[in-house]
Amino acid sequence: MTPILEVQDLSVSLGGRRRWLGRSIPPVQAVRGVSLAVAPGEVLGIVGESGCGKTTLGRTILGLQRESGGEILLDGKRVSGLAPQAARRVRNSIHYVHQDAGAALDPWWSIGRTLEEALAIQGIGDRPARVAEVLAAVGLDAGAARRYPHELSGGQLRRVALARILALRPRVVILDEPTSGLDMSVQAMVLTLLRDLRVRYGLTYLFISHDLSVVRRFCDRVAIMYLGRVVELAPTAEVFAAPRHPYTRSLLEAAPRLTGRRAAEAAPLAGEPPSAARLPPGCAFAPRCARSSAACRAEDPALALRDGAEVACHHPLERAMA
Ligand SMILES: Nc1ncnc2c1ncn2[C@@H]1O[C@H](COP(=O)(O)OP(=O)(O)OP(=O)(O)O)[C@@H](O)[C@H]1O
Repeated sequence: MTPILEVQDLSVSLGGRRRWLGRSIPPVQAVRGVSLAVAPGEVLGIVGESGCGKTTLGRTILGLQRESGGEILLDGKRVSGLAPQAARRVRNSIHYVHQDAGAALDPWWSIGRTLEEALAIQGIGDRPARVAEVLAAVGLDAGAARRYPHELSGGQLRRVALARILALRPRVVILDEPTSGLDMSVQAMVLTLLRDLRVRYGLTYLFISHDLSVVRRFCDRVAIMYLGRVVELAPTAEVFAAPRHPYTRSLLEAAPRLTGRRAAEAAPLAGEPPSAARLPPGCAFAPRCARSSAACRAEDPALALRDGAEVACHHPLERAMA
């Protein structure tokens, strides 16, 4: 089956401008040679510590950030390198839900006006009917159209953000930390809603999160990122039952609830990640990795399929050891 979304060897450099004192700042390699393929209807989780490049990857897929190398394909067609208008047409089927749903809404506009404006920008007609349909789809009553963002709760704002995207008839939705800052019950409600919408509208999700317990419940597959690279990519159950990359295992060990251990047994990740602007040679995880060898410090391993999981490691954990 042709993937709905494919990223091939994608790289993104950020910054690197001259400072006012004349000293140049090296660019940050925010995304380094990432390859992924997402099947229609799939939920692919993108997981990793803060600063590993999750948001930059999402923004680049959306066309908000220019790639420095590689390709992005939608339905098997290249979108990188297209003229802006043509790229926008192709990319109209991908939309992004920001983690701070409230901040993305104009405080002076009613919810109805916000939704109608989103449709007007895309030249979509029959706006009142579409607004009513999407408000109902996200579980808000029609009266919500007359309300303003400050009158809504965090959970309701997330629903409005989803309604705004749904109105545009997306096929792929990039959800950036969709449950962050919500308490457990609202979190569960948002996840249930996302599941329903996925089935009802035939959506495909790219689910960016560093909340492993949410990822475990919600995603079909998971890509683990470390300093701009995907270091492990596998079905969710496989990642949680038998992590192959030492970094994945460290992430899981830092969240003991997931492995059924007691909180006292949590093993926080040792050390800080190196600066993305000054990466060490070889594997960027090697300075923090108990299994690293001279090979790790010399050569950055490529992602390769091993025993049911893709892993970028010279010394991956055996399935039985994990
Ligand atoms: N505009 C920018 N200029 C220079 N560097 C940037 C810029 N935006 C992000 N970065 C750097 O790029 C790297 C990736 O950042 P990104 O925001 O994509 O990570 P993230 O995994 O989404 O983090 P978080 O979970 O905190 O949102 C980080 O090292 C960050 O400091």
